[in-house]
Parts: sequence; structure tokens; C-alpha cells
Amino acid sequence: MIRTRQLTKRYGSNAVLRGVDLDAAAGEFVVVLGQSGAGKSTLLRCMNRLATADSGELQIDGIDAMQYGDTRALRRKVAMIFQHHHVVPRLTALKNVLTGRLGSVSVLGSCLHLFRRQDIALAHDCLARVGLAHKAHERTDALSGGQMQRVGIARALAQRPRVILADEPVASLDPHTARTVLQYLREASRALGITVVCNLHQVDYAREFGDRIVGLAQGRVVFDGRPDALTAADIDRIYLQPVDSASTGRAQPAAPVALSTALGV
Ligand SMILES: Nc1ncnc2c1ncn2[C@@H]1O[C@H](COP(=O)(O)OP(=O)(O)OP(=O)(O)O)[C@@H](O)[C@H]1O
Repeated sequence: MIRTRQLTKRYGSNAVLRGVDLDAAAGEFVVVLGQSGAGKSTLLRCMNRLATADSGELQIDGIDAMQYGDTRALRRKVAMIFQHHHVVPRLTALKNVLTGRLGSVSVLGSCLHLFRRQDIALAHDCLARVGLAHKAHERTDALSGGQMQRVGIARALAQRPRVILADEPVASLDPHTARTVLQYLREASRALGITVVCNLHQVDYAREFGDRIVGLAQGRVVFDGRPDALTAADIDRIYLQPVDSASTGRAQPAAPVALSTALGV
């Protein structure tokens, strides 16, 4: 469903992705772990062509995304979820979810916010999948942070994507709420066969929710395997590589204590 081979991306002299190989199957929930600056967001941005990789292979649901000129069609297959729930506060949860259908309605229809009956039914279904059927007609600014993020997931699902790219979707949520959000996302991905690539900082969430974990350090894959195969040494390899000042322009000293020890993992 997603296949990258030797994907590279530079920003000036900063080599951000240095030959990334990643595979994600239909319905698989792949967590990308890595320290700040490892290139996680850049990888997702290359996958939906918000950024253009410099070289390598990038296949998304059978499309050669490196060669693909029509990003609109690609983005219909690929939905994004961001750290800060990009919902429109004054709209109801239902209307926010319906904006996920804007790509499939006519320009006039989208201007007038005219949606087909089947789109409205789909939006209700997506809200039900994230446990928010009862909030459909509430304004999103009356919802909690976790509920807003679930509206964001429902909106992504309403796009009927083949792939969801989630960039630190629970970074601003408390642990209980974060787990609830990840649970809904994983259940939807399994039920609907959607490939999810999810950037996370938290090793324990990665272990709990990932079908697979990909560890990224300085733009290279340093771990790729099942959560139960992730060892303390792997965690140190992911988090303790000193950031190469020649490639990033900023030096970062190695932490004095092994991160796996500090985290107790
Ligand atoms: N548009 C851009 N222009 C120039 N440099 C960029 C751009 N986007 C990212 N970078 C650089 O690429 C590197 C990787 O950034 P990226 O956001 O992909 O890391 P990350 O692993 O997602 O980090 P974080 O966990 O902090 O979000 C950083 O050095 C960053 O400064």
C-alpha cells in the first residue's frame, strides 16, 4: 500500500531523509518513532506531496507518487491528521466531518456547503466510528481536546482514504485521552483496511498501538519490526544518536543517561 525505497530529501545542506525504506500494508498501523528533527514529519509530507522528495521510490496505493503530477487525486487517497486538531470551531462536528467530502462535491456545492444525502450518512457513520454520534450537532468549540481530535479522525475517514498519515496526533493530550484517540484510529484502520502511518514520540504508545514500529534517526531507518522486538538497545539507537551538526546546522549533545534507562523501558 505504501512502499518507499531509498527516499531522500534535503533542505539546502541539511540531509533530512537519507535513504528511507518503508513498507506499510493495507489495514496496518505503522508507528514512526524518532527524536525531534529525525525527519518524521518530512517523511509524511513527502508521502502526500506537501514536500517533494529528491530521489528514491515512493508508491502510494499503486501510484508512483514521485512521478505523479495530479496531487489532487493523490490527496483524495491520503488523509492527514495533525497534532492540533484542525477543526473549524464554529461549525458542528457533523459539518466539520463533511468538509472531508469537499474534494468530491462540485465547486458550487462546496461553496454553498451542499452535501449529498449519502455524504451526510457517511459523516454520521464516521462520527459513530470515533464514538461521537451523540455530538454530531454540537459546535466543535464546545468539545474537549480529545473529542476535537476524534472529529479530525472522523473527517479523515469521511475522505474514504486508502492511507491516513497522522503527525503526532496525540502530542497535546493527556495519557488517557491519547490512548482513547489512538484506539479509535487503530480500530477504524483495521475495520476499513486503511493504512496508517503515525508519528509518535511516546515509546509506550508505539508498543501498545503499532502493528509495526519504524525507528528513524538522522533520516535513516534504524529499526523496523514488531513492537515486541523493540529492545532497550533499539530505543537508544533511535533516540541517542547525536544530531550531526554538519547536516543539520545544529549540534545536540548525547544524553548522559541511556534513554531506555531513564524511561524505565
Ligand atoms: N520546510 C523546511 N525548510 C527547511 N528545513 C526544514 C523544513 N522542514 C523541516 N526542515 C528541517 O528538517 C529536519 C527534520 O524536520 P522534521 O520536522 O521532519 O523532524 P521531526 O522528526 O518531525 O521532528 P519533530 O518531532 O520535532 O516534529 C529539521 O532539521 C528541520 O529543521
